Amino acid sequence: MANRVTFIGAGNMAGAIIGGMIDSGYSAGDITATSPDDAMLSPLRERLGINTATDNAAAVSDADVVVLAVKPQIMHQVCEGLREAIQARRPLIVSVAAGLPAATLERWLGGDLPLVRCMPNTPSLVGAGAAGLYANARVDETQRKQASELVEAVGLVEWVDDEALLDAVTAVSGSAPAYFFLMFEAMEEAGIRQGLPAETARRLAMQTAFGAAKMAMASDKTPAELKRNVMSPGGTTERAIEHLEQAGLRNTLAEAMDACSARAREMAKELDKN
Ligand SMILES: NC(=O)C1=CN([C@@H]2O[C@H](COP(=O)(O)OP(=O)(O)OC[C@H]3O[C@@H](n4cnc5c(N)ncnc54)[C@H](OP(=O)(O)O)[C@@H]3O)[C@@H](O)[C@H]2O)C=CC1
Ligand SMILES: O=C(O)[C@@H]1CCC=N1
Repeated sequence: MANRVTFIGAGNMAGAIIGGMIDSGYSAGDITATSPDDAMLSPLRERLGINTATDNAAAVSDADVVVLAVKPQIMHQVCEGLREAIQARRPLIVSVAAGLPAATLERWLGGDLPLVRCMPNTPSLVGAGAAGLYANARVDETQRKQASELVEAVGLVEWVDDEALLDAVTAVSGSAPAYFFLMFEAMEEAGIRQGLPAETARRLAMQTAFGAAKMAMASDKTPAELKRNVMSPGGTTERAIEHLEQAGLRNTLAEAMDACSARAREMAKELDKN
């Protein structure tokens, strides 16, 4: 595993990955996270025991891997501030920013750098992340393994060899926890409407999603077959599924995922002007 990993940005995504890394046995002393605001850092320092810093450039000076985990809109400014220190150290760069192309990031950091783009998701926090990874041509086998090991510490890793596919990964897994959380909200609300206490409806909906995912992952059957196994002819599930199909759930989901990846491409164009 990589030795020293510095996270630039200590928000939702960095916090999720760091939490997962610690749970999987990664040494807290080898992890540093930065933020301009020490108030963001003190919980990570106190709860997880990692190193923290408010000076980005100083924090990368001994890093083997630098994870860029700030919002895409401020990435240019952050890279400008890091350029000199990164060029002096030449660590492996891992960016988790949605949309931002590897070539743009590499240019902002002064060029000629091994860079992995990663599209993770927040369930990394509980070791159940799902991430797509893409490596630029300067990443060697050892660095590829370093990136894999880092992200595998918090969940599933799938490499893609075409960078454009990361936008599809964003639609399928990066943004997708939110689709399921929306389902939980809606199912809880509907359960309450049918008379269940909120907590009961919430727990049942979540356990069912967990069970369905676990079962589908353990099974040789396709999701379509598993779905059919729940649908007794003339029964309750058939009625519910008919309703969802007629209401266009499948198409709505496809359109939402198209909008998601289109937004990633749009962000890349907007940000590449710098
Ligand atoms: N959230 C998610 O589910 C996913 C996010 N991503 C990507 O992860 C990246 C981060 O997103 P997310 O974690 O949600 O965003 P957050 O806003 O939660 O985290 C970003 C953090 O960066 C801090 N920050 C701002 N300026 C600097 C700076 N100059 N130096 C260091 N840190 C700084 C922010 O501090 P402050 O708040 O004080 O400004 C904030 O804590 C984005 O690029 C996003 O595309 C990818 C996959 C999933
Ligand atoms: O919403 C976003 O832009 C980020 C990227 C994927 C998930 N959250």
